[in-house]
Amino acid sequence: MLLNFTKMHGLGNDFIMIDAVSQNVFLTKEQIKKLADRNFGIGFDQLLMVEPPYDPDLDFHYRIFNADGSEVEQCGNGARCFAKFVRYRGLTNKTKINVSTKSGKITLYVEQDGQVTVNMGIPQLEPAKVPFKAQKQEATYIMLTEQQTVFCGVASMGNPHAVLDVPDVATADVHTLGPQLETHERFPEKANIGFMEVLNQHHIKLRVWERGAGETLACGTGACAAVVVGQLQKKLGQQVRVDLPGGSLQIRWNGPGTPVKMTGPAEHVFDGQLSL
Ligand SMILES: N[C@H](CCC[C@H](N)C(=O)O)C(=O)O
Repeated sequence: MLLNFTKMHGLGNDFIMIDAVSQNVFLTKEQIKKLADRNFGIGFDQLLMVEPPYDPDLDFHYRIFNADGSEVEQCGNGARCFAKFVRYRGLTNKTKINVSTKSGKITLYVEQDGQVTVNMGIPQLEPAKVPFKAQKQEATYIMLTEQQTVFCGVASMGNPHAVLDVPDVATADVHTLGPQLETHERFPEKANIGFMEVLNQHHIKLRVWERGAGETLACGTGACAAVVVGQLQKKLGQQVRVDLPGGSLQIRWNGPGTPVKMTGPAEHVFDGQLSL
Protein backbone atom coordinates (compact mmCIF):
# COMPACT_ATOMS: atom_id res chain seq x y z
CA MET A 1 0.00 0.00 0.00
CA LEU A 2 1.37 3.44 -0.99
CA LEU A 3 0.79 6.28 1.49
CA ASN A 4 1.34 9.94 0.53
CA PHE A 5 2.85 12.16 3.21
CA THR A 6 4.23 15.70 3.51
CA LYS A 7 7.23 16.78 5.60
CA MET A 8 6.77 20.18 7.29
CA HIS A 9 8.26 22.12 10.18
CA GLY A 10 7.46 24.94 12.55
CA LEU A 11 10.75 26.60 13.55
CA GLY A 12 12.57 23.31 13.10
CA ASN A 13 10.06 21.25 15.13
CA ASP A 14 9.44 18.78 12.31
CA PHE A 15 6.41 16.77 11.32
CA ILE A 16 5.06 14.17 8.96
CA MET A 17 1.59 15.29 7.86
CA ILE A 18 -0.77 12.57 6.65
CA ASP A 19 -4.03 13.24 4.81
CA ALA A 20 -6.40 10.62 6.24
CA VAL A 21 -9.34 12.44 4.64
CA SER A 22 -8.64 11.28 1.09
CA GLN A 23 -6.54 8.25 2.09
CA ASN A 24 -7.45 5.21 4.19
CA VAL A 25 -4.75 5.09 6.86
CA PHE A 26 -4.04 2.91 9.89
CA LEU A 27 -0.61 3.02 11.54
CA THR A 28 0.41 1.00 14.58
CA LYS A 29 2.48 2.51 17.41
CA GLU A 30 5.42 0.41 16.21
CA GLN A 31 5.07 1.70 12.62
CA ILE A 32 4.99 5.31 13.90
CA LYS A 33 8.11 4.78 16.02
CA LYS A 34 9.92 3.27 13.02
CA LEU A 35 8.87 6.13 10.72
CA ALA A 36 10.09 8.63 13.34
CA ASP A 37 13.58 7.16 13.36
CA ARG A 38 15.99 9.59 11.71
CA ASN A 39 18.19 6.75 10.40
CA PHE A 40 15.85 3.84 9.71
CA GLY A 41 12.74 5.87 8.90
CA ILE A 42 11.77 9.31 7.61
CA GLY A 43 12.47 11.15 10.87
CA PHE A 44 10.15 13.55 12.73
CA ASP A 45 9.34 14.93 16.18
CA GLN A 46 5.60 14.33 15.70
CA LEU A 47 3.24 12.78 13.13
CA LEU A 48 -0.07 14.52 12.47
CA MET A 49 -2.97 12.50 11.03
CA VAL A 50 -5.63 14.77 9.47
CA GLU A 51 -9.14 13.27 9.53
CA PRO A 52 -12.67 14.40 8.63
CA PRO A 53 -14.42 16.38 11.39
CA TYR A 54 -16.22 14.59 14.22
CA ASP A 55 -18.56 17.58 14.56
CA PRO A 56 -20.50 19.31 11.71
CA ASP A 57 -19.39 22.72 13.06
CA LEU A 58 -15.74 21.84 12.48
CA ASP A 59 -13.65 21.55 9.34
CA PHE A 60 -11.28 18.75 10.41
CA HIS A 61 -10.00 16.63 13.29
CA TYR A 62 -6.33 15.83 13.65
CA ARG A 63 -4.43 13.35 15.80
CA ILE A 64 -0.91 13.91 17.11
CA PHE A 65 1.69 11.18 17.74
CA ASN A 66 5.10 11.78 19.33
CA ALA A 67 8.24 10.13 17.97
CA ASP A 68 7.87 7.44 20.67
CA GLY A 69 4.46 6.56 19.23
CA SER A 70 2.46 8.06 22.11
CA GLU A 71 -0.74 9.86 21.10
CA VAL A 72 -1.06 13.32 22.69
CA GLU A 73 -3.60 16.10 23.14
CA GLN A 74 -2.09 19.16 21.47
CA CYS A 75 0.81 20.46 19.40
CA GLY A 76 1.25 24.18 18.76
CA ASN A 77 3.80 24.10 15.94
CA GLY A 78 1.87 21.20 14.46
CA ALA A 79 -1.34 23.25 14.50
CA ARG A 80 0.26 25.89 12.29
CA CYS A 81 1.61 23.24 9.91
CA PHE A 82 -1.84 21.60 9.87
CA ALA A 83 -3.45 24.87 8.69
CA LYS A 84 -0.96 25.28 5.83
CA PHE A 85 -1.13 21.56 4.96
CA VAL A 86 -4.91 21.29 4.45
CA ARG A 87 -4.83 24.29 2.11
CA TYR A 88 -1.75 22.92 0.29
CA ARG A 89 -3.51 19.56 -0.19
CA GLY A 90 -6.65 21.33 -1.49
CA LEU A 91 -8.76 19.97 1.37
CA THR A 92 -9.97 23.53 2.08
CA ASN A 93 -9.44 27.08 0.83
CA LYS A 94 -10.51 28.66 4.13
CA THR A 95 -8.19 31.03 6.00
CA LYS A 96 -10.14 30.55 9.25
CA ILE A 97 -10.14 26.85 10.15
CA ASN A 98 -12.00 25.23 13.06
CA VAL A 99 -10.54 21.92 14.14
CA SER A 100 -10.62 19.48 17.02
CA THR A 101 -7.79 17.51 18.58
CA LYS A 102 -7.75 15.09 21.52
CA SER A 103 -7.78 18.11 23.85
CA GLY A 104 -10.74 19.92 22.26
CA LYS A 105 -11.53 22.59 19.66
CA ILE A 106 -9.16 25.30 18.42
CA THR A 107 -9.38 27.94 15.69
CA LEU A 108 -6.56 28.77 13.30
CA TYR A 109 -6.07 31.81 11.05
CA VAL A 110 -3.78 31.75 8.00
CA GLU A 111 -2.47 35.32 7.71
CA GLN A 112 -1.72 37.26 4.51
CA ASP A 113 2.02 36.97 5.19
CA GLY A 114 1.82 33.17 5.40
CA GLN A 115 2.18 33.06 9.17
CA VAL A 116 -0.51 31.27 11.17
CA THR A 117 -2.24 32.54 14.32
CA VAL A 118 -3.75 29.90 16.60
CA ASN A 119 -6.25 30.43 19.40
CA MET A 120 -4.79 27.73 21.65
CA GLY A 121 -7.68 27.87 24.12
CA ILE A 122 -7.71 28.60 27.85
CA PRO A 123 -4.76 27.12 29.79
CA GLN A 124 -5.53 24.86 32.75
CA LEU A 125 -3.71 26.14 35.87
CA GLU A 126 -5.06 23.83 38.58
CA PRO A 127 -2.25 21.31 39.31
CA ALA A 128 -4.73 18.42 39.24
CA LYS A 129 -5.81 19.44 35.71
CA VAL A 130 -2.27 19.63 34.30
CA PRO A 131 -2.03 16.91 35.75
CA PHE A 132 0.58 17.45 38.48
CA LYS A 133 0.49 15.95 42.01
CA ALA A 134 1.05 19.13 44.05
CA GLN A 135 2.07 18.55 47.67
CA LYS A 136 1.71 22.18 48.82
CA GLN A 137 -0.52 24.81 47.24
CA GLU A 138 1.78 27.77 48.00
CA ALA A 139 4.75 26.42 46.05
CA THR A 140 4.78 24.15 43.04
CA TYR A 141 7.98 22.19 43.39
CA ILE A 142 9.40 18.78 42.75
CA MET A 143 11.89 17.00 45.03
CA LEU A 144 14.18 15.18 42.60
CA THR A 145 16.66 13.80 45.14
CA GLU A 146 17.43 14.51 48.80
CA GLN A 147 20.06 17.01 47.62
CA GLN A 148 18.17 18.68 44.78
CA THR A 149 14.82 20.51 44.83
CA VAL A 150 13.66 21.85 41.50
CA PHE A 151 11.14 24.70 41.51
CA CYS A 152 8.80 25.11 38.57
CA GLY A 153 5.42 26.39 37.48
CA VAL A 154 2.93 24.02 35.83
CA ALA A 155 0.23 24.60 33.20
CA SER A 156 -1.71 22.58 30.66
CA MET A 157 -2.25 23.75 27.06
CA GLY A 158 -4.23 20.57 26.58
CA ASN A 159 -0.91 18.82 27.18
CA PRO A 160 1.09 18.96 30.42
CA HIS A 161 3.97 21.43 30.92
CA ALA A 162 6.41 22.29 33.68
CA VAL A 163 8.41 25.53 33.31
CA LEU A 164 11.69 26.20 35.14
CA ASP A 165 13.29 29.64 35.41
CA VAL A 166 16.98 29.53 34.46
CA PRO A 167 19.61 32.31 34.33
CA ASP A 168 20.92 31.18 30.92
CA VAL A 169 19.20 28.71 28.57
CA ALA A 170 22.53 27.99 26.85
CA THR A 171 23.92 26.36 29.98
CA ALA A 172 20.66 24.94 31.35
CA ASP A 173 20.85 21.23 32.23
CA VAL A 174 18.14 20.33 29.69
CA HIS A 175 19.37 16.82 28.87
CA THR A 176 19.67 15.72 32.51
CA LEU A 177 16.81 17.53 34.23
CA GLY A 178 14.52 17.24 31.19
CA PRO A 179 14.17 13.44 31.15
CA GLN A 180 14.18 13.25 34.97
CA LEU A 181 11.25 15.67 35.22
CA GLU A 182 9.44 14.37 32.09
CA THR A 183 8.96 10.99 33.76
CA HIS A 184 8.76 12.17 37.38
CA GLU A 185 6.07 10.42 39.45
CA ARG A 186 4.45 13.78 40.19
CA PHE A 187 3.38 13.93 36.50
CA PRO A 188 0.99 10.98 36.08
CA GLU A 189 0.79 11.68 32.31
CA LYS A 190 4.49 12.69 32.11
CA ALA A 191 5.21 16.30 31.03
CA ASN A 192 6.98 18.65 28.62
CA ILE A 193 9.74 20.53 30.46
CA GLY A 194 10.47 24.17 29.55
CA PHE A 195 13.66 26.03 30.55
CA MET A 196 12.86 29.77 30.48
CA GLU A 197 15.31 32.71 30.59
CA VAL A 198 13.43 35.98 31.15
CA LEU A 199 15.20 38.82 29.27
CA ASN A 200 12.49 41.41 30.02
CA GLN A 201 8.71 41.41 30.46
CA HIS A 202 8.14 41.13 26.69
CA HIS A 203 10.98 38.79 25.71
CA ILE A 204 12.16 35.35 26.82
CA LYS A 205 14.47 32.63 25.60
CA LEU A 206 13.19 29.06 25.90
CA ARG A 207 14.41 25.49 25.41
CA VAL A 208 11.98 22.57 25.75
CA TRP A 209 12.57 18.93 26.55
CA GLU A 210 9.43 17.45 25.00
CA ARG A 211 7.49 14.48 26.35
CA GLY A 212 7.97 11.58 23.96
CA ALA A 213 10.42 13.40 21.68
CA GLY A 214 13.33 14.85 23.68
CA GLU A 215 14.70 18.36 23.12
CA THR A 216 13.17 19.91 19.99
CA LEU A 217 14.20 23.10 18.16
CA ALA A 218 10.85 24.63 19.10
CA CYS A 219 7.70 23.77 21.05
CA GLY A 220 4.54 25.82 20.45
CA THR A 221 2.56 24.65 23.47
CA GLY A 222 5.78 25.01 25.48
CA ALA A 223 6.07 28.66 24.42
CA CYS A 224 2.45 29.22 25.48
CA ALA A 225 2.97 27.48 28.83
CA ALA A 226 6.14 29.50 29.52
CA VAL A 227 4.33 32.82 28.96
CA VAL A 228 1.45 31.65 31.18
CA VAL A 229 3.79 30.63 34.02
CA GLY A 230 5.91 33.78 33.55
CA GLN A 231 2.81 36.02 33.79
CA LEU A 232 1.57 34.21 36.90
CA GLN A 233 5.02 34.82 38.41
CA LYS A 234 4.52 38.56 37.54
CA LYS A 235 7.66 38.46 35.37
CA LEU A 236 5.99 38.79 31.95
CA GLY A 237 3.52 41.10 30.21
CA GLN A 238 0.60 40.13 27.97
CA GLN A 239 2.58 40.08 24.69
CA VAL A 240 5.83 38.15 24.68
CA ARG A 241 8.37 37.26 22.02
CA VAL A 242 9.62 33.73 22.68
CA ASP A 243 13.03 32.94 21.18
CA LEU A 244 13.51 29.18 20.75
CA PRO A 245 16.59 27.53 19.22
CA GLY A 246 14.69 27.21 15.91
CA GLY A 247 13.27 30.74 15.83
CA SER A 248 10.73 33.09 17.43
CA LEU A 249 7.02 32.91 18.24
CA GLN A 250 4.71 35.76 19.29
CA ILE A 251 2.53 34.74 22.26
CA ARG A 252 -0.34 36.79 23.72
CA TRP A 253 -2.29 36.04 26.92
CA ASN A 254 -4.58 38.36 28.90
CA GLY A 255 -4.57 36.27 32.07
CA PRO A 256 -6.47 33.42 33.72
CA GLY A 257 -9.75 32.48 32.06
CA THR A 258 -8.68 33.85 28.66
CA PRO A 259 -7.21 31.97 25.68
CA VAL A 260 -3.55 32.01 24.66
CA LYS A 261 -2.88 33.23 21.10
CA MET A 262 0.24 32.08 19.20
CA THR A 263 1.56 33.43 15.87
CA GLY A 264 4.40 31.92 13.87
CA PRO A 265 5.54 30.32 10.62
CA ALA A 266 4.91 26.85 9.13
CA GLU A 267 7.05 25.59 6.25
CA HIS A 268 6.61 22.88 3.61
CA VAL A 269 9.75 20.78 3.07
CA PHE A 270 8.88 17.93 0.68
CA ASP A 271 6.20 15.44 -0.35
CA GLY A 272 6.85 11.73 -0.25
CA GLN A 273 5.35 8.29 -0.63
CA LEU A 274 5.53 5.45 1.85
CA SER A 275 5.07 1.81 0.95
CA LEU A 276 3.55 0.11 4.00
N1 LIG B 1 5.59 16.53 22.98
C1 LIG B 1 4.27 17.13 23.19
C2 LIG B 1 3.46 17.15 21.88
C3 LIG B 1 4.08 18.07 20.83
C4 LIG B 1 4.15 19.49 21.33
C5 LIG B 1 5.07 20.43 20.55
N2 LIG B 1 5.75 19.88 19.41
C6 LIG B 1 4.35 21.73 20.21
O1 LIG B 1 4.69 22.38 19.21
O2 LIG B 1 3.46 22.12 21.00
C7 LIG B 1 3.51 16.31 24.24
O3 LIG B 1 3.83 15.12 24.41
O4 LIG B 1 2.59 16.88 24.86
